[in-house]
Amino acid sequence: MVRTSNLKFEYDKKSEQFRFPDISLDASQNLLILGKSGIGKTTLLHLLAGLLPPMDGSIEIDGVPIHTLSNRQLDRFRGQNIGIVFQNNHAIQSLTVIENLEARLFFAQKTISQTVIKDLLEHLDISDCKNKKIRELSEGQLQRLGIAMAMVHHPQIIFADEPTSSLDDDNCTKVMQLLIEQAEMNSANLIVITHDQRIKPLFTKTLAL
Ligand SMILES: Nc1ncnc2c1ncn2[C@@H]1O[C@H](COP(=O)(O)OP(=O)(O)OP(=O)(O)O)[C@@H](O)[C@H]1O
Repeated sequence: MVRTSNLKFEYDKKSEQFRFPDISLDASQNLLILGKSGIGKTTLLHLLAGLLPPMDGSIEIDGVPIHTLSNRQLDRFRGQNIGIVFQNNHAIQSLTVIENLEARLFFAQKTISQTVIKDLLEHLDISDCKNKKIRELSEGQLQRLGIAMAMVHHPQIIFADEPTSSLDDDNCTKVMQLLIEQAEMNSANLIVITHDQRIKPLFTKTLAL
């Protein structure tokens, strides 16, 4: 469940002030946020994920008003409840795939059984890579690992920042199907920001900035 109200933000006094439309998502609902380059999509995602503090307004995730949390509380909340599929790979290069997932769980202070991790890797078609170092992965495998890292701790809400912009039509469909399926399996909200119009038909709820 995600609710925002009267969200405002500015990077500094000299830069423009962003005012974002209110968002209201019930449990398991997905949202596509569209808008031209520079309009503030990533900024909004960073506010919703608790990576930036709003200047004004409120953000509630599963009943928790995250705009009121201290940095320490926010770190803990984010680690446990939020998953982000980043545009670039955020895995630790010196670790293997499985070690990266275990590190993610350690930071989330969550214990997930080896069987569940195995199922996730199989579902994302990267179980053959589980003992490989990050530099040994192909681009496609890295992308699927990015999805696994965002999902492994069973977050309440999953954000994806331009997950398909550099993909051809086939891979665009595959990646979006994986994201939507995984969000459904976790009963999580999925919020995708993009300027890729190809994925619009996959969402019933959209927000144009
Ligand atoms: N750290 C920052 N400090 C100051 N200004 C910033 C910062 N990050 C982004 N901006 C500015 O805020 C505006 C919105 O940026 P943002 O990245 O949110 O847009 P976007 O819609 O996601 O763009 P794109 O589709 O190109 O990724 C831009 O004008 C950008 O230059």
